[in-house]
Amino acid sequence: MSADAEPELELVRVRVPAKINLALRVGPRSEDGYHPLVNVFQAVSLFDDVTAETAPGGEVGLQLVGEQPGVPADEDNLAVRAVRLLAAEHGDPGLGVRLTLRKTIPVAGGMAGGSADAAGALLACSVLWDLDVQPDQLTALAARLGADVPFALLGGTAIGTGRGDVLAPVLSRGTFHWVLGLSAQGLSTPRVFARFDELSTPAEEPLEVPDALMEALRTGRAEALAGVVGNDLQAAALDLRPDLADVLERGRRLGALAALVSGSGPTCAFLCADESAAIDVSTKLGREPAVHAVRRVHGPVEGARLIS
Ligand SMILES: C[C@](O)(CO)[C@H](O)COP(=O)(O)OP(=O)(O)OC[C@H]1O[C@@H](n2ccc(N)nc2=O)[C@H](O)[C@@H]1O
Ligand SMILES: Nc1ncnc2c1ncn2[C@@H]1O[C@H](COP(=O)(O)OP(=O)(O)OP(=O)(O)O)[C@@H](O)[C@H]1O
Repeated sequence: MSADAEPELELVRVRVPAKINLALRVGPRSEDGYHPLVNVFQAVSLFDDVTAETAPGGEVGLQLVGEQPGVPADEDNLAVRAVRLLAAEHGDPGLGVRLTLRKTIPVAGGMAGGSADAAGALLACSVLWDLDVQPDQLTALAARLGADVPFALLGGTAIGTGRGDVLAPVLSRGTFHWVLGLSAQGLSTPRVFARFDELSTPAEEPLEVPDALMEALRTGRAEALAGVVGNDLQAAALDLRPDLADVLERGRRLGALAALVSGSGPTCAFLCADESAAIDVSTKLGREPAVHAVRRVHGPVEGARLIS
């Protein structure tokens, strides 16, 4: 190694946000089993950390920090699948890594926690292994791992079309304050989409994002945004989990401007007028027996980023 060569990295840490869906319009199921979506994502300040450390030839190890019921600690973990895909497409089979996941995003909560870990693993290993891979190539790999994975890389506010993975950033001013009502039990995303199919006769008209939603994001007015958020999967999630209807209603009564299920649920997201309203709602909602835990977050925040 020459005197001025960069030393090889031995550890890379990446932080990745959860998402809320501000608008989720769902079309009829396609032949491939997926549904065409118009999906307005906002990244919020609830994060998983993914650490990647060098490991000897070809070995991919995974450690989960803290108890994480329901999260596979083997090859099924989306973060492990992500690094295998990255090595196969842009590296070589000899590349090894030891991954550590520190999760705070609820598991099977409708906030794209597994997708966040996959996005974090892609970014971390591309840096650790010093791969010549462009951001659009990482995004293409992300889309192969899951519909929500590309947005976890991008962050901010964005519209997803196709399966929800074809992204266009959206102009959004200011900061929105949210309270999240978490459930003790997760909901399976395929199950919620299947219930959506059973319950609905999806409209034939093209899926669109209301102009009023774009305008509310441009102006940063929470009151305006509250009138136009919506989730086509909400009825299916409530059908599977009727108790969530009470949680949404409690949040509205406590002063939230809007209450909706995030993505496929069961996490309930409450939009508040400002930070102090969010503190008030979260304190009171936390006392509700039906709510397992509350988190206070803001958005938009940036997507997957290196923190060391
Ligand atoms: C509900 C959302 O979280 C909203 O952001 C996403 O659409 C789901 O994203 P995701 O969990 O990353 O989805 P994937 O892992 O790609 O797919 C999981 C399952 O969700 C269903 N799925 C997902 C995306 C989509 N456009 N149509 C679907 O029907 C399919 O049953 C699929 O087998
Ligand atoms: N790294 C991971 N973290 C969490 N779950 C994982 C992970 N890898 C695989 N899984 C599996 O994926 C399932 C869904 O987990 P996840 O937390 O991503 O759900 P979600 O947030 O509802 O997803 P989305 O909002 O993208 O539909 C889990 O129940 C678990 O079996």
